[in-house]
Amino acid sequence: MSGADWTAVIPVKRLSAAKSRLRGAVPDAWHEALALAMVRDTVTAVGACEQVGGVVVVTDDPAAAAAASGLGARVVADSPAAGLNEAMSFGADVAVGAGRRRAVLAGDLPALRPHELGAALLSAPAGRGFVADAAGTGTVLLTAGPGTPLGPRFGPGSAAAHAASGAAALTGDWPGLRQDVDTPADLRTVLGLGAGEHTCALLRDLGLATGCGSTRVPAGPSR
Ligand SMILES: Nc1nc2c(ncn2[C@@H]2O[C@H](COP(=O)(O)OP(=O)(O)OP(=O)(O)O)[C@@H](O)[C@H]2O)c(=O)[nH]1
Ligand SMILES: C=C(OP(=O)(O)O)C(=O)O
Repeated sequence: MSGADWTAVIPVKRLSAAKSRLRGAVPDAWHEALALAMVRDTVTAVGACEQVGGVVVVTDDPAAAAAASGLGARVVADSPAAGLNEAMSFGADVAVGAGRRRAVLAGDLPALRPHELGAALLSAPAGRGFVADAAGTGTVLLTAGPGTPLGPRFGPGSAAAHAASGAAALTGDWPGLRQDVDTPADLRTVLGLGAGEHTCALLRDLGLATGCGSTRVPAGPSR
């Protein structure tokens, strides 16, 4: 099916607690701003996808909520405040409703291109589908068709867990979609792919990148 018949759901943790593995990539005072910039770029790209008719952001963070609203997303509270999978299920199955086509993405995909998400959604099955991250072990996108509960299994080894739970692996040449940012090394990769404007501008302002194709992000612990 084509058309904007998907509703995207993006969970965002409180920025003060988010992206702990990324700490050190930028001076500490800028860490939350970096996490927020990545959320802005993700929401912008998702909202620009032709297959997406609406974006719901699940968060208790006031700055992320304000930014998401400003970008046209609907914001719902992080309910039941019990972690990532619970926030995703609440957003997809309760706030949006299981009658719709739902696409759940992490909020740390600053190199995402709208056409990559569109291609992945066009290849999604009637039931559940997922896109593995660049490493092949994690998950960056989980989809559920009408009448199908989301059934998220995010966390370590989530790609295998989603496959074992019956979700179909969606494959394609989608480097921006697959590249989530957990570590400073991921951030360097994202800059090479071409980060969205907010992430790129912040790193440029900090003198860590001259453009999105060149980087001096300090090395940090790898995944
Ligand atoms: N609403 C909500 N979002 C979450 C929660 N945990 C993670 N997220 C979001 O889910 C996406 C992927 O999360 P992770 O990569 O595990 O991010 P993280 O927990 O911020 O990172 P680390 O501290 O490095 O583990 C990001 O957009 C996070 O903000 C949660 O408990 N509630
Ligand atoms: C939670 C996940 O991702 P991350 O490695 O970004 O924490 C996941 O891939 O299931």
